[in-house]
Amino acid sequence: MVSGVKIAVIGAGYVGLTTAACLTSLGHRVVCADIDPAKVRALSRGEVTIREPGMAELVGVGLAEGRLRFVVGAGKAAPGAEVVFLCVPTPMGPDGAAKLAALEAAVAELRDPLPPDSVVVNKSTVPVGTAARVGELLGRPDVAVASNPEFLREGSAVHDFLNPDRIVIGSADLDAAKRVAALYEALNAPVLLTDPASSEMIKYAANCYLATRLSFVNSIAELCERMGADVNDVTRGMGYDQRIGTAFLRPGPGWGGSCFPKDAHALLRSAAVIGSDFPLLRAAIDTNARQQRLVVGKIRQAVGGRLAGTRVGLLGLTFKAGTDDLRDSPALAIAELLAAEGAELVGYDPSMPGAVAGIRVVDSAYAAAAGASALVLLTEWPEFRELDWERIAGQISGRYVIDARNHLDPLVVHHAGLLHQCLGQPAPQRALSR
Ligand SMILES: NC(=O)C1=CN([C@@H]2O[C@H](COP(=O)(O)OP(=O)(O)OC[C@H]3O[C@@H](n4cnc5c(N)ncnc54)[C@H](O)[C@@H]3O)[C@@H](O)[C@H]2O)C=CC1
Ligand SMILES: O=C(O)[C@H]1O[C@H](OP(=O)(O)OP(=O)(O)OC[C@H]2O[C@@H](n3ccc(=O)[nH]c3=O)[C@H](O)[C@@H]2O)[C@H](O)[C@@H](O)[C@@H]1O
Repeated sequence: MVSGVKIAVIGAGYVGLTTAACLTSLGHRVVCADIDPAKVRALSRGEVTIREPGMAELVGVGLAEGRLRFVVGAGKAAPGAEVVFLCVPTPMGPDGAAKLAALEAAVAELRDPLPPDSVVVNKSTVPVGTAARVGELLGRPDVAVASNPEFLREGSAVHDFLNPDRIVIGSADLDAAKRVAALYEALNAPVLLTDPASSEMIKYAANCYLATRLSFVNSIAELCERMGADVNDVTRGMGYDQRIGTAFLRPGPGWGGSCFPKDAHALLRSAAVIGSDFPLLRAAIDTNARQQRLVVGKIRQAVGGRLAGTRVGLLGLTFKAGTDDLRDSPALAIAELLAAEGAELVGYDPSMPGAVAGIRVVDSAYAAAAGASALVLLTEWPEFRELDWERIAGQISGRYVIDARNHLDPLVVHHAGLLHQCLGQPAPQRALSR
């Protein structure tokens, strides 16, 4: 294993901090830079700023061993670096395209202090052609550029980084690509060496395929519901087919998070820029918005047709369970639609977010249920399955529990005298008694 390579990581968010901490654990020496001085101060004290299992331990060990340091500004991390990973945000711009301002700012800072023969690696998700653009912006023929997209999921970032399904590296400079591949030598994963454009496209293709698959499943769920089929059995039956597989077949309130929506829009925009189109992807995006409206429709129906002045309890606010990330959360999009119709929103999330606009955030599921005309489960936190539904039945003012993740045991909810309405199943029978 190559040990002790000097690495700079630019950006200390989900991807940057994970990259820095995990590469340190693989024996490399990492300087991680961020523009946010408060974040750098906290991380330097070992205070991890995101909720990721295993992260605090890795950062603690890295700091203690002197293998991991945090600095303010990309320029401070560059001196001495053999490989530099760019892990800065590439958010969605007004036209849907990925905004590259942070990437360009980081590259400008790196241009002068980068040592000769170093490699700059794009780990951020960036449109096809960005590696070439980074090369131009750097204007350093002695520095190679590579693309090495990241496939980790939030909530299991450390595990995913250290146990990847594959490692993709694209570079016009094969030697540079091999140097990047060597950093991961200790990991047991197939390595795909390719050109930069293919590497960049692999990332978008993977995320957009998964998003499209979810829109497909959500549409199947809607048909199941209207045709008297049960989507849980239908997806199970699909999943046994090894060509389909079981993962990513759970219907839900629409896909969200900091990446699927922005990446889907960015690929669509990239297609438009070259005068092409991607109608399937466009339909996946539209289906996702429609899914959120469908969930709102169920809630409206559950409270008798009128949301104005009605209290709705929300269970789960993050874009999925196991993360504290609220970015592009379907739960918040649904909350916004409910608020637009005048509903009063009371929400609880186990990650205990601070204030969330338009929602009175409370500190327990029971407090969210108290006095609510309907209770809506929007994020599949395991603890929601353990709730005392008899207690909720005693506090809620309506009778409906809308389970937008098919997460709860319907029998337990029905047994408490409540009506469990999930996705892709016929409407619930009225419970006999409370
Ligand atoms: N969050 C995720 O699960 C995944 C994200 N990605 C991609 O990775 C990239 C980064 O995403 P996240 O880590 O989620 O973002 P993030 O927002 O969590 O972190 C980005 C960090 O970069 C810092 N930053 C911004 N401009 C900077 C600059 N010029 N110099 C130094 N630091 C700077 C910010 O202060 C922030 O701490 C994006 O392109 C995203 O699409 C890829 C795979 C997974
Ligand atoms: O590029 C990225 O940022 C990352 O995006 C996703 O990871 P993440 O955003 O952490 O979340 P996922 O676990 O993929 O879930 C995305 C959305 O799909 C939803 N989902 C997922 C699976 C499922 O069966 N049903 C479903 O509705 C989730 O609730 C969530 O809203 C990808 O899974 C990662 O491989 C990728 O690296």
